[in-house]
Amino acid sequence: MNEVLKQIGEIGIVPVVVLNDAKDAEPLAQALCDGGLPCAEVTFRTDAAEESIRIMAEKFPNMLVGAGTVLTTEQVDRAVAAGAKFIVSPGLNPKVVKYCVEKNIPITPGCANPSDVEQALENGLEVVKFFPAEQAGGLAYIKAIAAPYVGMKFMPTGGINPKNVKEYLACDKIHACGGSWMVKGDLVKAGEFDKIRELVKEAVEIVKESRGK
Ligand SMILES: O=C(O)C(=O)C[C@H](O)[C@H](O)COP(=O)(O)O
Repeated sequence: MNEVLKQIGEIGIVPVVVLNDAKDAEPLAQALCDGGLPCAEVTFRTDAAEESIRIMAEKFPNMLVGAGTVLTTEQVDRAVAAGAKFIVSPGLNPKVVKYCVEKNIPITPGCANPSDVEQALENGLEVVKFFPAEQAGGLAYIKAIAAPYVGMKFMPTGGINPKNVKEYLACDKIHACGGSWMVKGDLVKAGEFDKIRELVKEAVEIVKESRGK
């Protein structure tokens, strides 16, 4: 497996970040690293995404900074030029997936049914996002969908929280979980980076408990 994806699996939780102002990128990355999750999926939902990725990648070179909500190959280029080490998308866009595979850029596209998973397999992917996880059927659905695709691992995202994340992480089909609960927009906006760091620490403890470490 690709080294970046391997590291994401070891970290266990990918904070999904929506930043409206790139000035928040540095203190947020600091809080994530200090709390023990040196990783972020910065979503291309806002204009500040590209600059935020650039700042995080420059100031925290050891951090796994990736781009989320990547819907076009042009966004892939912008994200990677800014320093993104991985790409995530809510769905499986064959054009975007092929583009990333050709360029050796780790991509984790969203899959919500067996046909999506088969497209991912055809492109040689070993990890896919499962989105929106809770709303689309949760862990029971992942276990059912994973059964025929023996080597495939899933990164559920959407509706994951400190309560249900344990059960996901304890399942051997789960590579890591994505979630925004520790980096909520209102906390970022209010500059509550200490609170974010504490929520991140709690998340790290949950990963350890779930994996029996
Ligand atoms: O924007 C994207 O590309 C997405 O994939 C959506 C996010 O992953 C989820 O919105 C996070 O879900 P929550 O943890 O429930 O907030």
